[in-house]
Amino acid sequence: MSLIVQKFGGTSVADCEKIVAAARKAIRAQKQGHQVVMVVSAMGKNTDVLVDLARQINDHPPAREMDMLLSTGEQVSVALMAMAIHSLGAKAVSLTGAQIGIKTDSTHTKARIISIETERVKELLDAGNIVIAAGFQGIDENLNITTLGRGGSDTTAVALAAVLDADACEIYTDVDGVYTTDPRLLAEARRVLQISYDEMLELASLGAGVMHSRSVEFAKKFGVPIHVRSSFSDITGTMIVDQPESNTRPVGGAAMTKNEARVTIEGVPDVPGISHELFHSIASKAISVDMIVQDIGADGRANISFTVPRDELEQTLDAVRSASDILKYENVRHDEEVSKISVVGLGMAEQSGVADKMFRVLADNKINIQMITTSEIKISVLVAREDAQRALAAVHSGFLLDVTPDDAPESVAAVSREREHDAAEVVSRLRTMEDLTIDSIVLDDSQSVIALRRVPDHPGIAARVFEAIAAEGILVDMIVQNVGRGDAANLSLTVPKSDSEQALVVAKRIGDELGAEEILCKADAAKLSVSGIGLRSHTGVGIRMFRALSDAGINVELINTSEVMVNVIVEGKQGQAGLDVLNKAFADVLLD
Ligand SMILES: Nc1ncnc2c1ncn2[C@@H]1O[C@H](COP(=O)(O)OP(=O)(O)O)[C@@H](O)[C@H]1O
Ligand SMILES: N[C@@H](CC(=O)OP(=O)(O)O)C(=O)O
Repeated sequence: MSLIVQKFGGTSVADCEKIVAAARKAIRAQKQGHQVVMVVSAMGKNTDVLVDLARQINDHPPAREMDMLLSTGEQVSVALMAMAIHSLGAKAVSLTGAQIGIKTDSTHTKARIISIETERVKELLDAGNIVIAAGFQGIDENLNITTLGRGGSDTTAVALAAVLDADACEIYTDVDGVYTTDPRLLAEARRVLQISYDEMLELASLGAGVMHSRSVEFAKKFGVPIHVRSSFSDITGTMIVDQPESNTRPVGGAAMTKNEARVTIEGVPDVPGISHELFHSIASKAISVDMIVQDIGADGRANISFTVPRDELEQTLDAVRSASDILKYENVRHDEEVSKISVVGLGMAEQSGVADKMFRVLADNKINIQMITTSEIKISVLVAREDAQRALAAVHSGFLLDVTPDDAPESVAAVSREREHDAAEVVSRLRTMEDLTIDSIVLDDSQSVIALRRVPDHPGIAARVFEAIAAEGILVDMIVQNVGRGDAANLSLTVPKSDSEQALVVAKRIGDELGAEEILCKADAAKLSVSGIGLRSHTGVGIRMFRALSDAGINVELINTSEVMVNVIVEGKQGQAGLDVLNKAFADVLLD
């Protein structure tokens, strides 16, 4: 008999009527011959209400007690859902995370799943029950209740689908699928019928609240197709699978992360170990750093910029200041009125011209770019918050996201999961389910770095530089823009070595026109990339990487990060040594 996991988010169980509607969906699926596991979130905004209650009592509530409190939201919903199903004449049993046996580590409020028992759920299903699981919670080895981080019910659902070897995992929500950007932010957003795990992972981490990013990591790792669909209608929604919507379009989605803060550390000694010290001191406060940019240094000093959630700025600045003896920086600046705009697309990896298109669109709309980071499948820019909405609209239409691609699927494909036939194998893999997995560590020594230093900062700089370089037919790989001293911009890019002389000529010409103070070429550069699943939720990856390189006396000259990859540029002659130390540093988590 086939098994379906159906997850209903807070908006889908916000009141009694909605609970009954969700109950009907589950009963219908059961009548169609499926075994049904429901995963349910707290009603409406109940979790926010609980967070607020805690803050009224204590400014810094102990994390353990916070979990004790927050888990009650889901407990209310599962009980009401079971009652609703009973009242409709079917059989149901509600279970908390602990009752199911969802074991987690003890990182309260952000716990990771270690293992899940399946016996009790299977027995209840076999006895004809709909099993209703409380989302977002588990239990640690000392029987403390834990929660998985905000939005974590999606992760419960996908993890249950993986361990129960479910045929489908349906995420019911208040939108009828995944859109090219948050439809609440942009009316032109278009629903897609299919999106790839990698794109969804980037979008979810960029704040596309429709999916919890950790749940997408799980789904990718275990090959669980996810169907995102509406609680309030019966139409099919969006499948999250391996393949993107279109193989011809470079960009599949856009996102805005509104409340960011930028920190720029000016004049840190350009020597090995500094990035490690910096991010180590921030990570020790459990702050998640997002865009990280370090550009080519001058006079033995470099500038490092990064973004953090706006409400974690103060703590971040404390961490940076407390490490001032080690970091020996000249100055720290910050700006808390910034937002990040990103475009994401699997097709970007194969097509050139995507970055300069984005910069051109922003320049035409007179939007100044403060920072740029790129990855294989994402370009992010930091802009003033007052420009963010316009910037999102501009890139959305600039990349034709409102228009259905010609090669898009015409209907939602029924994707079946690659079945695990060996139950013991699934269970054994569970033990390492949330572990970091590194797919590859790669050395690319075919690139040179071109840097334009201290370009007077105004809209259109990046567009001018990239258009000029693209016009020569030169492919740009990594792009990094950092905030220089006195608000000048520092722009670095990597190009194939064979094109570096030509790129330098172009950069000099444009640099002169733009008033850049200096134009440099580091002809012999090496790019080291670590890629895998779970990089963002494992903040230690960057730190492990920076530490390994610094221990080997290798200086990091450029940094660029994304959800699935961390890239650094080091001196060409140190590339092989860098690769060797990274292979050693990640040996325990590197896939064969
Ligand atoms: N790209 C996107 N596609 C669809 N919805 C999105 C996207 N980005 C953000 N969202 C938002 O996510 C919301 C659904 O997430 P959420 O409110 O957490 O639902 P639930 O309570 O069901 O978990 C939608 O209402 C929508 O505004
Ligand atoms: N109730 C939790 C967990 C969750 O996933 O909720 P939702 O499915 O409504 O995003 C939260 O608000 O974070």
